[in-house]
Amino acid sequence: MTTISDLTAAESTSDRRIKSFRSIPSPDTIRTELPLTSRRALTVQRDREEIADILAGRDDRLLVVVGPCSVHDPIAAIDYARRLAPLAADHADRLKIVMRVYFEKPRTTVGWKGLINDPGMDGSFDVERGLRTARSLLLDIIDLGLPVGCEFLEPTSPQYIADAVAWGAIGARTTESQVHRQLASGLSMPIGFKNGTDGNVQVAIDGVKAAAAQHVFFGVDDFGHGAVVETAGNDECHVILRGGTAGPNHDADSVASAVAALAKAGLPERIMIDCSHANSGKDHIRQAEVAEEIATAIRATRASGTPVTISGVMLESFLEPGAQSPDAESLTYGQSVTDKCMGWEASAAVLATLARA
Ligand SMILES: O=C[C@H](O)[C@H](O)COP(=O)(O)O
Ligand SMILES: C=C(OP(=O)(O)O)C(=O)O
Repeated sequence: MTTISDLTAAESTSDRRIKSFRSIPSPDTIRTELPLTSRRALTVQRDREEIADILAGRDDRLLVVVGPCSVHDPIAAIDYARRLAPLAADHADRLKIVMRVYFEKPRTTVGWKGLINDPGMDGSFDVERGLRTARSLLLDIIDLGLPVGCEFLEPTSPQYIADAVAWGAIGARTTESQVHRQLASGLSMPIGFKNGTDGNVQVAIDGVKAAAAQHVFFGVDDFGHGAVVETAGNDECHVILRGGTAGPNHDADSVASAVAALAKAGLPERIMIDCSHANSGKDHIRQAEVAEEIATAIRATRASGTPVTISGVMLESFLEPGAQSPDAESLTYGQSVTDKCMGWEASAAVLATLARA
């Protein structure tokens, strides 16, 4: 048993399990170094408004969030964006295409936590480099004419990048977290809440309701100082069906029951469907089939004259199909290091199918 004399004054009872603190530049410093500029800000704001219009039913295009499960190589991400941008322009009258640019990965237990946390993928955890790389990649992608979508995981990281983001997600593992709901209540863009990993959709609906309210919580200001944050509430949030441990939830019955639960909660009766994760059994080939099934469902709903409740689709897609281990000795260019993704050709075909729907 520890006695008082075992504790030195410096150790005391605090930080017994903290190995170090490393300072990083404030959000204001990084944003000043890599400015959004008013031209890009106008583009981001216009994209956010278009996305909010789709989610509210004021614009009948389909929102498509498509891109790699995670970004580990900014060169491959820009290569992907260069291919996606002309397709986004071609389909712009039917689809609003947003590139998935995910820098923060929530893990079931442990694993690589994304480019911001460990940009070298070698355990050096150079977060400062990660933040700069992430921000500069977002600016480059915006310059190609593509809106970007990110998952927000760390409660203070959005201050470094969120001004460049047109759509955001709260993931299945954090949808029930008060911290993430508070965060969403202060974010400036529409936010999708995933259903829980067990398939529970109500927690996502609760997330949407909680995020619409005003909150007061602990945070950090733009200069990196501890602060009490007061938010206005975000009424542009929605639910994302991603399946769960019991199986997929993109079928007509699951969609109808989610929409009924939204109506009961007094929320807009519109959802996004994630074709990946538990809706595809994490199988990238199945993902394309799920997208095809959704396209068929949308076509049938339109033909019947009833309102379309599927407003958005999410696809995990990269240059090469499948996935590889982040620990591989030599990494295959353009292939995911997290979940399996559809390759480029399959992705382009799925976008064409969705546009036809
Ligand atoms: O989308 C990515 C993964 O599904 C998520 O980060 C969980 O990954 P893991 O179960 O491999 O940790
Ligand atoms: C982690 C993700 O999904 P989910 O939260 O649904 O597991 C993701 O979309 O990258």
